[in-house]
Amino acid sequence: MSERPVPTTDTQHAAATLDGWYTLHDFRTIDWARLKLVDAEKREQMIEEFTAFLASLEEVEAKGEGSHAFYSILGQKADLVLMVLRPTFNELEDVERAFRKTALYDYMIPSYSYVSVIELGMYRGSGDGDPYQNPHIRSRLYPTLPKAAHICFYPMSKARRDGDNWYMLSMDERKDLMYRHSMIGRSYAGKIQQFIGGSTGFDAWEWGVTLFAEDSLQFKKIVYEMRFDEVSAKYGEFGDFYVGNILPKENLSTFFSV
Ligand code: VOV
Repeated sequence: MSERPVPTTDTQHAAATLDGWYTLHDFRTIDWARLKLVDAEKREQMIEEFTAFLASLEEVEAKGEGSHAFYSILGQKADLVLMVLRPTFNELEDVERAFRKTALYDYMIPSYSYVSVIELGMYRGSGDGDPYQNPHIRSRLYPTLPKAAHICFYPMSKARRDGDNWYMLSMDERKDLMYRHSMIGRSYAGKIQQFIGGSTGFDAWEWGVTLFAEDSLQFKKIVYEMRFDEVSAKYGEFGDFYVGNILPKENLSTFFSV
C-alpha cells in the first residue's frame, strides 16, 4: 500500500510531487551574556541534559523513524540550527516540546524557523510501479541526513512577475528548464547533497533548500553557477542564507564554553 496517493503528472498544470518527511529548521541565538552568569557546574549539567536530548533524536534516527542535523551557524543571524525530519507535523511538535523542556533552551532566543516537506518533483516521471515503494525514491523522501562538515540553508521561490512568471509557463517549458537545472546539480555529485523541502502553504517561501558539503566553498560554487542557469537567473528569488559547521554532541562543552 502506498502511504500517499500516487500522483499523475502530465494532465495537470502543477508538477506532481512525491512528498516525504515533514521538516522543521529551528534557528536559535544563544543569550551568551545570560549564559556567562551561570556557574560552571550548572552549565555542565545543562550541557549533559542537552546531550541526552540529542541522543534521543539519534535513537529515532537509528530506527529509521526520522532524522536530524545539528549545526552551529556563522554570523549574527543565528548561533545554531536544529533541522528535524519526521513523518507528521505532530511528531515535529513532539520534538519542539522536548527541546523546550531542556534547561539550555531557556538561554536560546528564536531567530528563524522554516517548515517544509521533503519533495521530489516529477517533471520527468518516476518510472514504473508505485514510487513510494521504490527503495531509491524512499531513501530520498525519508533520508538519513548526512553528517557532513558544513550546512547551507536558504528559502527560495519562483518568480511570479509580469513577463517572468514561472507559474504561467507550460509544463513542457518547465520540464526543459528543470532538466537543465538537474544537469548542473548532477555535476556536483559527491561534493554536495541537496534536500529540497516544498513549503507552499507552509511558510513564507516556496522551497527550503538545504545543502550539505565537506568543502564549504562548494556552496558558493553551485549557487553561483546556478545563477547563470535560466531557472535561477530568471525565476529564482532568494531569502537569507545560513551557513555553518557540524556540531557533534561531543563538542557541546567547547561550543558552550564562555
Ligand atoms: C546537488 C545538486 C542538485 C541536484 C542534483 C538537483 C537536482 C534537481 C532535480 C532533478 C530537480 C527536479 C526533480 C526533483 O528531484 O525534485 C530539482 C528540483 C529543485 N531544485 Fe535542485 N538540484 C540541486 C541543487 C539545487 C540548488 C543549489 C538549488 C537552489 C537553486 C539556486 O539557484 O540556488 C535547487 C533548487 C531546486 C528547487 C527549488 C527545486 C524544485 C523546483 C520545482 O519547480 O519543482 N537545487 N533539483
